[in-house]
Amino acid sequence: DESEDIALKPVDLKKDGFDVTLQVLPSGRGVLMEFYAAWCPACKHFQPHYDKVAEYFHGTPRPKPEVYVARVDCATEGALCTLYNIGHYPTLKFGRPADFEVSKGGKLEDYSGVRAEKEIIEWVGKLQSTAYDFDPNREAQAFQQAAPVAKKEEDAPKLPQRVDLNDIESSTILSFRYIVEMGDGLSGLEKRQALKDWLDLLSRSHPLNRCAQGAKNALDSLPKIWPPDAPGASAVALGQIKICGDGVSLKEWGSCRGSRETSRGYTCGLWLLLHSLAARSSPPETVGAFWMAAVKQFVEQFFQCSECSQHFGAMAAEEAAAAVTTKRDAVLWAWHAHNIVNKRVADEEFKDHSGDPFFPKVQWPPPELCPLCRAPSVTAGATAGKASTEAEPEWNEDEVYRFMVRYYGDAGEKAEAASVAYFGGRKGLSSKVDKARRHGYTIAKVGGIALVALAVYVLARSAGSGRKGASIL
Ligand SMILES: Cc1cc2nc3c(=O)[nH]c(=O)nc-3n(C[C@H](O)[C@H](O)[C@H](O)COP(=O)(O)OP(=O)(O)OC[C@H]3O[C@@H](n4cnc5c(N)ncnc54)[C@H](O)[C@@H]3O)c2cc1C
Repeated sequence: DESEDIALKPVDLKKDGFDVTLQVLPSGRGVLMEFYAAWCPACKHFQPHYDKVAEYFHGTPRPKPEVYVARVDCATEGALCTLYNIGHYPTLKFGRPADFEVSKGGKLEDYSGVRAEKEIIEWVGKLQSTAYDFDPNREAQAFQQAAPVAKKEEDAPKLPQRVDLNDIESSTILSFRYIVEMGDGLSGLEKRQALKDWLDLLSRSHPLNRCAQGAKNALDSLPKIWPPDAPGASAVALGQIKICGDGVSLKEWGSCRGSRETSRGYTCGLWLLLHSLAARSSPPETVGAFWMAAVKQFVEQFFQCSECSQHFGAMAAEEAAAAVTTKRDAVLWAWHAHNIVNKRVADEEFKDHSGDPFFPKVQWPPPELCPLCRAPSVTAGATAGKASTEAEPEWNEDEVYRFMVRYYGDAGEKAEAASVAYFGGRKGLSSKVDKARRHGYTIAKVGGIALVALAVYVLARSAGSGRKGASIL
């Protein structure tokens, strides 16, 4: 029964997050908005029809991401409904995201036809200059045949409240497997250094003890498996290493599970791993440079999506990345870089309809997860020198940092305090890492430069292209 499939339904918007949600949509996307009231009987009658409209545009197997279907409950969101002059319920309005900025002169189209899905879809089609041939029987059949993974209410995506450790483990195992599978490609000093630093980072900051221990074992045996003067690694010996311990195998994806077999998965888990490593690193004053150098090398040398690695490499080569010194720098840099990727991928997915309709790319964290992270009026100091683009909400970075540490850092098994003080007690840092760290120190003395560089970066990199992560597996 499709009506159980809540993920396909209209998106519920509240005042908190309304503007941001529309701002991060691609500017050419059409937005169909229902203003209703939960108590209103006419609205209740209309609801199944409006759900069908949402299914038609959001749903599998033929999602039409050019239209975003949402709604506002005027019973609780009175201010929004006043802003849009809603005189009766349900009211349907349509426009581009910018048209919803009525205070800036935005104008919306009003629907005055029959309250039935076919007519509404045709009306939207006229406004979009697209002939949508809605056939209720065919759509119903298509939904059944497509049998999306998330079908029942209990399977529908929910916003996880903290990072999914199983997904982190699976992506750790996969990332190591992909390294081993490079075979003869696993040669040269740069790759050896990248592998050494990556294992080092995992051993210190991985949220699961068994993966941290597996990485430590691999690191200790590296001189035998890949002596510094040998041209390459012994793939056979590397392949025998169990990075997360014996008997641990890949699990089904949890929070990284897509609505289709081919979407999400590994790249999603890899992001979770990178964020967790940043949020669990120590000591906080200096570890950022190590995280940055190790992650940069890992992505350049071992992340086999060439465009992803290229884009990431370009971001990591910017001044803002060189300024990463502390744990806070690393956590915020990773968060910000990920949001830049989210924006780029959202634009791509909009163009080629390739996204997972259940998981549209958003500027993260959404207000539902962290209401304080988005500041309607941020204090001057918090965003000094930071550019604000249309796609980038105003952030309160202190709150974002707190949230990131809670979401990614506190979920692990190993308490942060127990992790070895990296730069305090141990020698043997790679020259690259050492260099990055020294550089980080230098830059850190010049207060504020990091934020300015970040602003320049945002402006310079607001456009680009890349391959979909989903196709990497
Ligand atoms: C290093 C790297 C670079 C990539 N570069 C590209 C590229 O150039 N082009 C391309 O098409 N694909 C790229 N990808 C893949 C792409 O980013 C997604 O991983 C993929 O599209 C799957 O998306 P998803 O919906 O699972 O969410 P993902 O973007 O993978 O995010 C996974 C989870 O992380 C959380 N999250 C989202 N945003 C943030 C944030 N800002 N900070 C912290 N947590 C967040 C959310 O819980 C989300 O579900 C890259 C992946 C990685 C790991």
